[in-house]
Amino acid sequence: MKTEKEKMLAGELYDALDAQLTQERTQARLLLKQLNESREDQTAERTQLLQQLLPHAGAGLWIQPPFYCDYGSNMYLGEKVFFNFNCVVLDVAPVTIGHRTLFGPNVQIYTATHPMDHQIRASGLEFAKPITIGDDVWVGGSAVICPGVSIGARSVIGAGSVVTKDIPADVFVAGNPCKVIRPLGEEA
Ligand SMILES: CC(=O)SCCNC(=O)CCNC(=O)[C@H](O)C(C)(C)COP(=O)(O)OP(=O)(O)OC[C@H]1O[C@@H](n2cnc3c(N)ncnc32)[C@H](O)[C@@H]1OP(=O)(O)O
Repeated sequence: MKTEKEKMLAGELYDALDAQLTQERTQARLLLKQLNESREDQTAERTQLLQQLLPHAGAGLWIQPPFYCDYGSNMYLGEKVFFNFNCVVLDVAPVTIGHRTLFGPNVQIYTATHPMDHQIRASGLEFAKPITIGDDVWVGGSAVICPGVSIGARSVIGAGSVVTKDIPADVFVAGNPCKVIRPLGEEA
């Protein structure tokens, strides 16, 4: 029989109040509290906290606190990823982010979702869909990336966008719901 964590990572309905999952979220929140209360000049402490919180992060990660996530262990980050102030990553399902991808302030990445049927929702069971963001993507401030979305390499997501569907590579997209505005080429 699958554990609740195995069901969660497989995208199946699971119980978020499961003891193991609650313990793992608590551990992440304790690390986040230390990170978010650290001073800008405590670089060694911040590096150590991020290594504990995000064991699958590439070199050169830069997170500007405050930062929030559910588990941290479900985030897979390439090299030189940047999160500006106040980003939220609900990494209930895996969140995979490519090299050199940049996030403006207040970006929110949600893999977590709930059943549309109110009776199933009332049971407390929930589920999640993975999110994948390619290399060299720039996500503007306050964008929301919805569950299950993939964003192709080098694309730019306008500030305040709500990304509800997959975005191809090499496009500028914006709006709510987010739509392709134009392809990106050789421009600066
Ligand atoms: C990593 C960090 O920390 S980043 C720091 C925080 N900074 C940001 O988040 C800035 C994000 N920047 C943006 O969102 C900008 O809109 C950009 C850079 C992506 C695009 O800017 P421009 O190239 O000037 O856009 P452009 O003029 O080509 O816009 C084309 C159309 O898209 C619209 N548009 C541009 N951005 C947006 C947006 N965020 N939401 C909705 N529509 C938009 C424009 O109004 C324009 O519409 P129109 O053709 O009807 O007039």
